[in-house]
Parts: sequence; structure tokens; C-alpha cells
Amino acid sequence: MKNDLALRAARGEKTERVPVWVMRQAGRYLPEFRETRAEHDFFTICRTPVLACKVTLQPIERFDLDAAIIFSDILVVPQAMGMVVEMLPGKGPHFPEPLNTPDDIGRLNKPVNVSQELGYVFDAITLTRHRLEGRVPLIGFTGAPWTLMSYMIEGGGSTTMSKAKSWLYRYPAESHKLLQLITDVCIDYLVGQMQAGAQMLQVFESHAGILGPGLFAKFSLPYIRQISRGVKEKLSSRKLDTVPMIIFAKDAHFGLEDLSQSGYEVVGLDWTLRPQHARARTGANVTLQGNLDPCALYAPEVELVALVKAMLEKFGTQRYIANLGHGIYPDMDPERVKTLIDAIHSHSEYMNSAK
Ligand SMILES: O=C(O)CCc1c2[nH]c(c1CC(=O)O)Cc1[nH]c(c(CC(=O)O)c1CCC(=O)O)Cc1[nH]c(c(CC(=O)O)c1CCC(=O)O)Cc1[nH]c(c(CCC(=O)O)c1CC(=O)O)C2
Repeated sequence: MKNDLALRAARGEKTERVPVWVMRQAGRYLPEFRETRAEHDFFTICRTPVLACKVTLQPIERFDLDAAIIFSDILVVPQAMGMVVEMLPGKGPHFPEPLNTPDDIGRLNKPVNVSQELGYVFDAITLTRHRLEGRVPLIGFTGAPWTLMSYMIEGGGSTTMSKAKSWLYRYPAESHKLLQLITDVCIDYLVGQMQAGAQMLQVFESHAGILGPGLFAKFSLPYIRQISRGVKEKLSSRKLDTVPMIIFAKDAHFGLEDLSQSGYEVVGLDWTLRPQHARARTGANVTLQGNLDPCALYAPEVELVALVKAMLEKFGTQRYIANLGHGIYPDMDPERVKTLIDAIHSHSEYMNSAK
């Protein structure tokens, strides 16, 4: 491994500079991705290991990033469970037949043969590990159960998630049943990704905030915990070393203490949290990841550098992986991403040398 900074930061080991990667670092803001995307539809890229590998490596070739993340999407899990998901240009994900009532749970594949349904992701990971040749670690990922359940019921994006949330109030037992089915798939999926070569795993609970503290405690956190425990148990029963895991529960400021004790080495933060408060609330035994407002990439270059320095001063240089507080947007300038990465590296080296 030529650059294991991100893994060392995740494990709480000393780092001479702060590692950085960017959520959605492979994607539409890069002209080379748009070229590939003009020739192939989104899920074809995900399902074709040479294409997924190619776009995963695009940002690594362009920037001095400290990790790669396999090109895929959280919605491949509902597909594996038997649901049809389309990616509509300009509109995003669309499920032509969402789950309308708990009876529809019967339509889902049970049990899911994860290596058969998602083997293409494992193949893409193995190929990408080879092509990376140890330059940087490769991150695998999954959506968390509540976020996936909300897409399966809403059938696409939603600002209120009122259909999915109505299940939690009207059909709590059936909601737990669905969340458990998704959790079982997520565990096998993450174990498979790790066996295929993923060196770190991120769980995206992107729709945590809309739940509020009460529903989060009942319908999100228990499954997030089950996933970290389940993955680690399966790996140790197969005599495999575990890899660091990252939990990113967006807008779940109310759950920060619980998340820091949920069995993940790293807690990802969105930009609405103050770094010093997050440190104080999570303690010394977890690594924090984040949390620059993605829209800071629209700022003039000098302003962006100032924001990066302020962020580093607040997080400190240890037990820290720099990232945006959510994914990069398609209209952002790749040059600003270079500025971001270089500023993180140079300012954190300066901070370490000044000690
Ligand atoms: O609009 C949204 O962000 C949510 C809907 C959406 C999803 N996939 C999608 C779209 C349409 C779109 O991006 O336009 C569809 C999607 N997924 C992705 C892309 C590529 C890109 O952003 O240009 C795209 C655009 C598809 C296209 O080319 O038309 C790839 C993707 N999804 C994801 C990731 C993992 C990551 O963020 O790093 C990654 C990138 C991996 C990499 O860099 O190699 C994960 C993902 N997908 C998704 C979500 C839920 C987000 C939410 O609901 O808040 C999440 C998790 C999250 O970002 O919090 C769902």
C-alpha cells in the first residue's frame, strides 16, 4: 500500500497529513465521466466491471486523493431485492412499482442471493483493486436500511418522505420486518465487498434527519448497529480481518453520541455540525469525517482555502478524514476540487510541522 493515510486515520493511528476523499468523487462534474456516460446508461456502467472500474479511477488519475470509492449506487440493493429502478435523466431515481402497502413486501426476493444479484459489484471491486496497484485504499458502500426503505416506498426522491414515514406510524411491525430484510442484505453485501477487496466500508443513512430523534432511535439506529456487528461477526467467523467502517447519517445531529458508539470506527458529519462540538460529543475513540459545505466549492479560490484552513484548525489533524459534508454537485468545477485537496494536504502538513 503506497498511501494508507485514510486507513491509518480510521484506525486512530498517527497521520503526517490529513487524508481526503470526496463523496461522489467519480461522477457528472468530471468531463471524462460525462464522456463515458454519453455512451452508456447509468446502471450499465454500474453493472459492467470494466466501466465501473474506469470511472472509479478517473478522479484518482486527476487528483491527489487519498481513497477511491467504487462507482455504484445505493439503489442497487432494492434492485437485488427484486425492485425495478430506473435513472431518469434530470429527475433521478424512479421506481415504477414502489411498495404501496405492507402486502407488497411479499413481492420482494427472499432470501436474496447476494453474490448472484450483486456479484457485478464484487467483480468491479476486485478489478479496481488490481488496477489501483496499492496507490490508495478502495472504499465500498451501501445505503442504510431506513434510507433504502424510504426510496422503496416513495418510489423516488421526496422532500417530506411522508409516504415512507406513514408506514413507521401506521405499520410499525411491518416496517421492522422490511428493515430487517434490507439489513440482512446489507450485511451480506458489505461482507462480499470486503472479500472482493474493499478496504473500508461506508454506510449511507442519507435520510436520517427527517426522522427526528424518536423515529431515528426506533427505526434507524438499531439497524445501523446490527450492520456493524453483523459484518464484524461474519468476518471473524470466516477468520478474516475486519476493515474500518464509516457511518454517515445525514442531518442526524440528535444522534451523534449514539452513532459514535454504534460500532463504527469513523463517523461522517454533514456541514450543519460544528467540528469542535462534534469532537466533544463523540470522544477520543472515533475518527471524524467531513464536513465542508459542498457549496463552498462555488466560492472564489482564496475563500475556499480559508474555509479549508478554518475546518482543519477546528478538527485538528489526527483522527480525521477530510471530506465534504455531502456529495459534490454536477455543476461544480473540477479545478476547485484540486484546490480543496491541495489545501487540505498543505495546511495539515504545516499544522503538524508547527507542533
Ligand atoms: O439527487 C440525489 O443526490 C439523490 C438521488 C440519487 C441517488 N442516486 C442517483 C441519484 C440522482 C442524482 O444524483 O442526480 C444517481 C447517481 N448515483 C451516482 C451518480 C454519479 C454522479 O453523482 O454523477 C448518479 C447520477 C446518475 C447519472 O449519471 O445520471 C453515483 C453514486 N451514488 C452514491 C455514491 C456514493 C458517494 O456518495 O460517494 C456514488 C458515487 C460513487 C463514486 O464516486 O464512485 C450514493 C447515493 N446514491 C443516492 C444516495 C441518496 C441521496 C439522497 O437521497 O439524499 C446516495 C447516498 C448519498 O449521496 O447520501 C441516490
